[in-house]
Amino acid sequence: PYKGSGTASGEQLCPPPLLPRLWPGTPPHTLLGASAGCRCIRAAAPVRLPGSPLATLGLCGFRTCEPPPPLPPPDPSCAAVALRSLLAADLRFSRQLGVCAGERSAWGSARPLLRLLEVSGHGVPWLAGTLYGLGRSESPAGREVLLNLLFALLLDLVLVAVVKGLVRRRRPTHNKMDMFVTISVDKYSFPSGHATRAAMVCRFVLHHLVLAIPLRVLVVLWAIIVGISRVMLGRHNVTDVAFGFIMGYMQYNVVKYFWLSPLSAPALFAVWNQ
Ligand SMILES: CC(C)=CCC/C(C)=C/COP(=O)(O)O
Repeated sequence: PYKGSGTASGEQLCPPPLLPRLWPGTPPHTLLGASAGCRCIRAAAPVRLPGSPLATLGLCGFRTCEPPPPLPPPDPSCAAVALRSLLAADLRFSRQLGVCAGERSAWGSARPLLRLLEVSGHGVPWLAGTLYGLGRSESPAGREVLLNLLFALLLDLVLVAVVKGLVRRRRPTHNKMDMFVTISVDKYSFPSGHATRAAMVCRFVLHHLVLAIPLRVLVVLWAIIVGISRVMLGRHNVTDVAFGFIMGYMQYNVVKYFWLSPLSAPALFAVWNQ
């Protein structure tokens, strides 16, 4: 490879010099054979073509290759601008709603109550309660429901961990990381695991437990309040909770689709019934 003439800054390795210009009058930098980013910086003396009084053969004496100019920044699309505005509004609004983020916050005195709600939607009590119920249950129908609830809770933990690990959205800066039993991905906030669990458990309970209307209303209210309390505690932004509700709602469809029963999973139930 040929190193350029050394006269221009930002030189790079260049193709060989002395590339011919085949017709008269062509500016030196458009010499035949010029490659992208390279230009002739000094033409050699023209050589008259034998047999033709007018035509000359242009030769390039020195070529230089300059780094290509930087690409202009990509045009922000409408969707990107809308997403950025939504996220900015989300951060602002969530900060305003984080009225129990600390003891000294505007509604700091309500923080202990909201932390109790936090425990009510946490994975540990739900898993422990379901396992305890499974151990105590004597009816096959009850065991089937509890086994599926266990499957639903484990599925929820896995899916939330996967999405949190992929999205890696940090928790709001005003959040105090004093949560009850967390795993590594719980440093991320999207989606809210409490919201997914609350929405999924709410649908599960409404479908599989025979409850009086006031109790059914209470279950729905509990799920909604658990979600709202995540923002008030400063644990999450509004979009984390909104997406969590949607995700939890859809997770129940997966549980329903793969419902475990003595027919669909005979081996599992045979082991259990021994
Ligand atoms: C350790 C176990 C079994 C569950 C973790 C539950 C937990 C801490 C979820 C995080 O919820 P948010 O995303 O709503 O803060």
